[in-house]
Amino acid sequence: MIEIDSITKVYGGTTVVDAVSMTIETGTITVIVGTSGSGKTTLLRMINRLVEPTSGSVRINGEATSDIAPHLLRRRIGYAIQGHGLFPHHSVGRNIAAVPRLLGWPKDKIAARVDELLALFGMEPGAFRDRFPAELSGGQQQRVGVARALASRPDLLLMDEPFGALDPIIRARAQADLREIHQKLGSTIVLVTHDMEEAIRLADRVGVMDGGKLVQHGPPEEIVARPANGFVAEMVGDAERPMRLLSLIPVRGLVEDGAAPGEPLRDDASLRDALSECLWTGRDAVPVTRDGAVIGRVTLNAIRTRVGRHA
Ligand SMILES: Nc1ncnc2c1ncn2[C@@H]1O[C@H](COP(=O)(O)OP(=O)(O)OP(=O)(O)O)[C@@H](O)[C@H]1O
Repeated sequence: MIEIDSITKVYGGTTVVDAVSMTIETGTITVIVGTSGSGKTTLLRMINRLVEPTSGSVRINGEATSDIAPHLLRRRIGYAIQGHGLFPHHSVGRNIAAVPRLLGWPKDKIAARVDELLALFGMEPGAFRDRFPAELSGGQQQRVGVARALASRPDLLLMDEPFGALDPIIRARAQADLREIHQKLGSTIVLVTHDMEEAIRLADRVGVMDGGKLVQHGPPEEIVARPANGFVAEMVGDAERPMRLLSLIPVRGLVEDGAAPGEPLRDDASLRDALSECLWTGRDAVPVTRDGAVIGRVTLNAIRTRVGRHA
């Protein structure tokens, strides 16, 4: 668990992070979202002491970061940034191995870890480990950047706009990969972005920053359904709210008894999928399956009522 307690950063009389407190549960993805200059990067960098807080504290599993030497702290915390920050003259393998080497891991353990991570990120180790960053696509460089940040199995991974340089299609893939890898590894991730869509898609908890303050912190559904103020509502995009909400709610919560015609949906599909299916095929209900067996249906009416509760 990470406990951020009233952390503040003042630069030359200007408070850029203003008494932010939040608790981050182990194994979750927290996304800090806000406009440019709202203090997101500064907040993130105070967690690994790349920036020293003016006041306030951070505890990781009960241990105050101020009690750990910054260089040791940064070996324990993975850090991935936009543009990947790969060493251009080092091979992919050597880039990924950077922190394990610093930690003095034995060579065979490092080699095994490099290959394991490449495979995890869908990059054939034999084909990629000896290449140089310039010989990779943008998406592959981004994956190597994240693999490097994960190499020493850090308890915590900090990511600053890791997908900022990717085009929208690769970006969606990269986000899906991150969620999958997170599920496999179970690491705690804090990610900074200015893109609310990305925040909603990735986060277990979203923290919204405005003018150095944390103005709302909660699950994506809560941010979308009950924005704390006009700024959050604007970031979420008022017009998009019903659809965003639907994309966050699985069909399984609205399944009712009864039959419906046509192709079924799995119970982990979203209500947005169910709505598209209804509108696209002109049906007013869709059958729902779990483990291959039909368990009921979800109706257009039920979806409408569910959205109406938040309208
Ligand atoms: N080293 C520094 N010295 C003085 N001011 C700084 C320093 N670093 C950041 N700032 C200021 O602090 C404010 C917050 O910066 P920060 O980088 O944390 O914002 P951000 O929300 O991450 O923005 P962006 O999305 O543009 O990266 C900005 O006004 C910035 O100019």
